[in-house]
Amino acid sequence: MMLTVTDVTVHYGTFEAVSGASLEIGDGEVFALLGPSGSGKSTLLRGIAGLEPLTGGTVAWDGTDLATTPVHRRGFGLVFQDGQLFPHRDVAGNVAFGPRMHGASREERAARVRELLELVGLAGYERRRVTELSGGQAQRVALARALAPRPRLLLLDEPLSGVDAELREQLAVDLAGLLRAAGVSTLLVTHDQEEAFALADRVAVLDGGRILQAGPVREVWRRPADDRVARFLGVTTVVDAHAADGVVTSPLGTLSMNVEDGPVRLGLRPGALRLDAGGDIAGEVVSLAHRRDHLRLTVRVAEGLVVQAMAPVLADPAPGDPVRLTADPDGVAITRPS
Ligand SMILES: Nc1ncnc2c1ncn2[C@@H]1O[C@H](COP(=O)(O)OP(=O)(O)OP(=O)(O)O)[C@@H](O)[C@H]1O
Repeated sequence: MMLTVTDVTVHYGTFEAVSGASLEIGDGEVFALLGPSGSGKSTLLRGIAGLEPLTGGTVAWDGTDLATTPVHRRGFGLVFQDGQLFPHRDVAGNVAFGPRMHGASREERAARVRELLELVGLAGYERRRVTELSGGQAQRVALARALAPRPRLLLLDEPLSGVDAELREQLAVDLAGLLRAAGVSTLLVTHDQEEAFALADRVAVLDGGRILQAGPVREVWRRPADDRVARFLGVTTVVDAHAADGVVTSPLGTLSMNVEDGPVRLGLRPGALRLDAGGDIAGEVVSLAHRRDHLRLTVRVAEGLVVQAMAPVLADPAPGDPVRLTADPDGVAITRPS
């Protein structure tokens, strides 16, 4: 079972909000659309759902074009930012809504509600009024409600953005487990790279209505297609380097990385370099900034190159101090010079 989106374009009047987007979502796969605000993520999701007319391209399920299939007949489950629960129904009434529309019996509905509330960690909440739920609980109920009619595809538009920052990280982990447990194919829209990488198997990075790169999350994380994608994925410094026989040489010394020979660019994320007395990169502290649980150092290394590095708060180096750094290959992305 597969969703195939081919060359989809969506206009608002004369403005092209999505341009020629193509993607596929396979059975049980979680696919994230990641991009900055206004990049067209929600518009593409709405086009796939049938909520926004396409001005070009096709959305097909198992090879059948859905152009004439209205939203409610596509068999897709939708969850938006604010959950949009029915305020006058209790939790069970909300979750049972889809199965009721599909003609499920009272017993079937009760069993499905119990099963789903268990899945989302809200067993026993059947009779709770939805107005008495926390933001995180309300989102779980919205998810249970969307899953109840057994959708063939789940469409989630920024499902965690209405939730407090402290809760988000935990909810993302819960949601990842829950989507795997439900085994449902999912398209997720988010502007938060960590959320996309925590939840998805594959990701497409959008900007200006276009998909800049799509692929397995680790691949996109390690090998951004260009500097624009790299910067959107948290890269702050780009360093020219050269690869030969699995060793990348740059002003930061040598790193063992599995990459084809030739000129490459190293994209450094804030965690890529850290203070380490035994490290093989020598430099001098330019300035430092205190963060909640670490120090962010600005360090001048070889050939005048200035980089960011992390240090423990207790290290407390001063500007002008000589320091040594170690590079963590996990924090380093590789791109080809364009
Ligand atoms: N109903 C509309 N009428 C006109 N323009 C719209 C409409 N909805 C969105 N747009 C415009 O289309 C572009 C894409 O919007 P969209 O909501 O898809 O972006 P997004 O990536 O989901 O952003 P966000 O993360 O802020 O929701 C934006 O420039 C937006 O201003």
